[in-house]
Amino acid sequence: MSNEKIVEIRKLSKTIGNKQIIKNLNLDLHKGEITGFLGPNGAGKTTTIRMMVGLMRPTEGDVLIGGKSVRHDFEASIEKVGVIVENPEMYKYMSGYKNLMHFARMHKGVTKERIDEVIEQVGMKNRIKEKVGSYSLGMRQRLGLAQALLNNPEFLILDEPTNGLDPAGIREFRMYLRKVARENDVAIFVSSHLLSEIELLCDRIAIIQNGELIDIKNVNEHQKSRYYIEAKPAEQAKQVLEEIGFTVHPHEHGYLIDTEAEHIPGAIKLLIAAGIDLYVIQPHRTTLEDQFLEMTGGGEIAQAHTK
Ligand SMILES: Nc1ncnc2c1ncn2[C@@H]1O[C@H](COP(=O)(O)OP(=O)(O)OP(=O)(O)O)[C@@H](O)[C@H]1O
Repeated sequence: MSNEKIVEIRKLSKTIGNKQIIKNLNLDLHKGEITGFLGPNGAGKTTTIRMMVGLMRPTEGDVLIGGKSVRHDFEASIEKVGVIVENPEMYKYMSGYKNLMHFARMHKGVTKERIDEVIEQVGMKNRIKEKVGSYSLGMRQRLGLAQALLNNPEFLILDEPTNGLDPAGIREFRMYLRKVARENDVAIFVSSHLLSEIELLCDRIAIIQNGELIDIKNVNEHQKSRYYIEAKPAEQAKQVLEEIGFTVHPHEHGYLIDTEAEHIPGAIKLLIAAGIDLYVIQPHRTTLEDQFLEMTGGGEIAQAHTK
């Protein structure tokens, strides 16, 4: 994995009528890395992706792919991009192989060897001669992936790729995506409104809300150390904890603090010295979901979860 920067989204904005749909979006994508683009319905994911592939003109800003501007040098910028839309269009009455042959004709220089290579890569060798109509949704998604890989892209975009897949299907798809990111050294950008899904698929997550990028985080970063404390009088406990530099978040009947285990004994001593009664102090596992709810204020992603 080279980690080379392949996509640069720079100050991207879109206004339609008097509504600013995308607000000054900045984001880099690197080869070999899967970045999730997470946000509730209507947050602006599709609009951003449409601008990234030249289907919509930005009001301001630009996207550079391999250093080439989508606005000013479209043909060159799009050359190394593979796109998979929600439900890839396939000819159901033709075999998977014939479908790939058909799509291969749309690109310059895709050889028969390349077709065999992508079939191998997405694990479709045994079923590729069968009609697409007989494939499961998961297999169709993998065929879509194979199709997007035909022209050796350096950057792959997937818009809500796992819509309709069951958890096992999502897991399987993730395995192939990771393999592709690693083996082909491509940057992959996956949009979704489902946190649980994005968390399973991606190395990094960019979170969009109301057209604004509100956070970018590495997926394993969320396992930071947190403690839950219940003490009385609560307000006074909070003061003591803040005085020694902790950031204190109200939670259930007490507070959460972000800290490492080694700082806990010191905090307990200070609380007790201040005459505070300590009822509970315990490690608190934060999930990415907790953090997301904290950041977005809750409602919208919970709604997305039940969709
Ligand atoms: N052509 C348009 N005219 C006016 N408003 C639009 C247009 N296209 C999109 N919007 C608005 O822009 C916002 C972002 O839409 P977008 O489709 O990009 O969101 P999304 O994050 O992809 O959501 P979803 O997952 O529902 O597709 C929405 O409020 C939508 O109503």
